[in-house]
Amino acid sequence: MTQPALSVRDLVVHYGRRRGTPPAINGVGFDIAPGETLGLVGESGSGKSTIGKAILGLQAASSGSITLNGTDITTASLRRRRVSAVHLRAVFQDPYSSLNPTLTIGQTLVEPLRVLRVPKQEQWLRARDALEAVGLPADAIDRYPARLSGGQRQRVAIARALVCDPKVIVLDEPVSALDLSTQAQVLNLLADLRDQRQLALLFIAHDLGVVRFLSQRVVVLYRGQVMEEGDAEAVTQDPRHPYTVALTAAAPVPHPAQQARRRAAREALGIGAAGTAAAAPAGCPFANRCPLAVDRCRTERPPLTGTGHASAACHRLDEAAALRASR
Ligand SMILES: Nc1ncnc2c1ncn2[C@@H]1O[C@H](COP(=O)(O)OP(=O)(O)OP(=O)(O)O)[C@@H](O)[C@H]1O
Repeated sequence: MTQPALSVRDLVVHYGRRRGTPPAINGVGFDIAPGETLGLVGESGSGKSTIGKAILGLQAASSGSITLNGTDITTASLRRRRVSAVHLRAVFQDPYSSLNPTLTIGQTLVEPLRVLRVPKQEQWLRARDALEAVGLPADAIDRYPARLSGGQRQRVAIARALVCDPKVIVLDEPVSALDLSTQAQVLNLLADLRDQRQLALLFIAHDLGVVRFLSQRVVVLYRGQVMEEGDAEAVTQDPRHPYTVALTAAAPVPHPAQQARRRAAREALGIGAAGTAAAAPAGCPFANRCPLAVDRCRTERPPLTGTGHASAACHRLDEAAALRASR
């Protein structure tokens, strides 16, 4: 296998050190190859953004390692972080608050290059190239964000990430604030840019349909732990972990009858309360809500086990498979 563009190993992140507070992230690991999208999925509070922030150096890791193109950036000094900033960029959810309203699009795009001390002439050439790469007209360079739609602003945010010629982009819910047709355009753009530039994308989202569209592989997170991981097709179409089964059953769908069924599935499994639950149990964090849980699930953390296509952290995989087959 080629060297991963990004490797995360045994990542643990604590917010605060109060006794008994469970870590927000508890031993998460994954690799992303050049040209690959890894979808990070889980309900609100499962820890998706915290992983993104730890990778970007916006939140300290308590332990574990983060490696970018073979360079350990977990505890890299500020200077090294600056160098890594060339290769590691981010696009966030809200295109309305992520752009400075007092800067033109051109000024927005050259800003990161100015910080990286790229020669001035080259800054503007690269800004124009990035604008073209995201499908915005050349004259957008002199406009202010207020004159752009949400989709256009998100294209600017993507151009701002691209202008540094990164290897890895962390996309934290980049299309959640957009309407459906704009979502599709932005997702297609991201897929094209990934393929053309061999970008490694970490795609954080709660919507499984969106994740499946862009990702080759998926990691399913629950209360800061990986429940299941593997090929996007395998994880989303044929989930093995009871939590993933519940999550896929609970994915929003337009038809009212299906919505009612899925609402019932969400309620039955307590989906939607990941961040509000009491301290994580010693065993599987999903045990208290899992219909298949036995005593062992509450006391012993299950390791990730599986085939080449997908792995799940569950002591009851055989029973989960039997349950699925009986439905
Ligand atoms: N700044 C903070 N201080 C303390 N706890 C935090 C902080 N940010 C997040 N958390 C907690 O960490 C856990 C993971 O939160 P995080 O925002 O990473 O989840 P998420 O999956 O990205 O959720 P969402 O989809 O709602 O953004 C939650 O329990 C949350 O309450």
